[in-house]
Amino acid sequence: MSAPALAVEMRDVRKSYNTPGGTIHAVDSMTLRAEPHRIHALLGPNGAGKTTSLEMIVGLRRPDQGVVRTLGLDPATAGRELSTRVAIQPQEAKIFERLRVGELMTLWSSFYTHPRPAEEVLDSLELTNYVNREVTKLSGGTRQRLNVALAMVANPELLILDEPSTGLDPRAREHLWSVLASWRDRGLTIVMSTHSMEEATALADSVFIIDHGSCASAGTPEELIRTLAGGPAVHFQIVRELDDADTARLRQLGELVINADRTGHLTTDRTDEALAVLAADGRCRDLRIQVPTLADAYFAATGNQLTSPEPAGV
Ligand SMILES: Nc1ncnc2c1ncn2[C@@H]1O[C@H](COP(=O)(O)OP(=O)(O)OP(=O)(O)O)[C@@H](O)[C@H]1O
Repeated sequence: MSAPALAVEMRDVRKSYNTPGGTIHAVDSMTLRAEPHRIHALLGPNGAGKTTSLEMIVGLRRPDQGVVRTLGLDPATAGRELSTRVAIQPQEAKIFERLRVGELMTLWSSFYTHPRPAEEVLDSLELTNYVNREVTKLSGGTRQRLNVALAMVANPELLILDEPSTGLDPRAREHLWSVLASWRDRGLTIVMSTHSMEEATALADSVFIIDHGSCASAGTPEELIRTLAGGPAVHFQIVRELDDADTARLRQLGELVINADRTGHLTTDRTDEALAVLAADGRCRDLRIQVPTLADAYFAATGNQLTSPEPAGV
C-alpha cells in the first residue's frame, strides 16, 4: 500500500452539538493539512474545538459536513483498517483501575496485532518503576504518561494526543517532549492539541492556530511568527529630537513608528545598526529589543491572548 501524501486532511469540516442551552458550533469550517512524519499542534484555548477535531480524525465522532481523511481513509467508515494504524491517548484511563501498570500495558497491547514491546514504551516514558503499582494509585502526571504509553504500545503510524502534558511537572514535560521528538524522528506522525505556547514552540514542526472551531492560520512556528508578528523590533523613548538624516537612516533599516508621546519602535532584522543610530549622542533612552514569539503571532491571527496555564509543580 502506498503511503498517502497527507497524514490528516480536514476540508471545511463542521460539527455541532445540540444541547439544552442551544446548538454549539464546536468545529466550524475547519480546514487543515498535516504531513506525515511531523509533529503537528492544534493550538487554541479551551472550547476552541481541538478535542472535537481530534475525535473526528480518529473516527470517534462523525462530522456534520465536510471531509476528513486520516492516512488517506475516511475515519467514519474505515473501521479496523484505520484503528490498527492510528492510536489516541485515552483521556481518562478509568477503566481497569485496579490493574497494575504492567498488567494494563500487557492487556492493552493484546488488543493489537503488531504492538510495540510494552517494556520499551514504559522505559522510554520513565514508567518502569511503576509496573507493579495499581493504576488507581498513580499521581495525575504519572497517569498522564501512562495514557501516552497506552496509545504508543499500539505501535501506530499516527499518534493522536489530546493535551499530553497536562498535569506534568516541568521536568516530566520536557522529557515527554524529547520522547515524542525521538518517535517523530523514527517516522511517527503526531497530531496533538495544546494550549501551551511553550509546548507548541518547543515541540511542533507545524502549528494550526485554532480559533472558534476553525484554523485561523498554519505554518511552522517560525513561519507564523515571521508572517503574523513581523520581525524583531527596537523600542525606544526619544530624548533629543531625531533629525531628518536619522529618520531617513532608520526608515532605510525598517518600519519606523513614532508615537505622540515620543515613544517609538523600529521593526527591523538589523537591530545592531538601529541601536547604533538610536543610542548615538543620547538621542533615545529605554532602548529595548523585542523578539516576537508565537504568542504574538497567535494574537495577530485571532485578536486574543492565549494564556497558558502553568504546569503542575511550578
Ligand atoms: N459532547 C459534547 N456535548 C456538547 N457540547 C460539547 C461536547 N463536547 C464538546 N462540546 C462543546 O464544544 C465546544 C468545543 O469543545 P472541544 O472540547 O472540542 O474544545 P477544545 O478546544 O478541545 O477545548 P478543551 O481544551 O477545553 O478540551 C465547547 O464549547 C464544548 O463545550
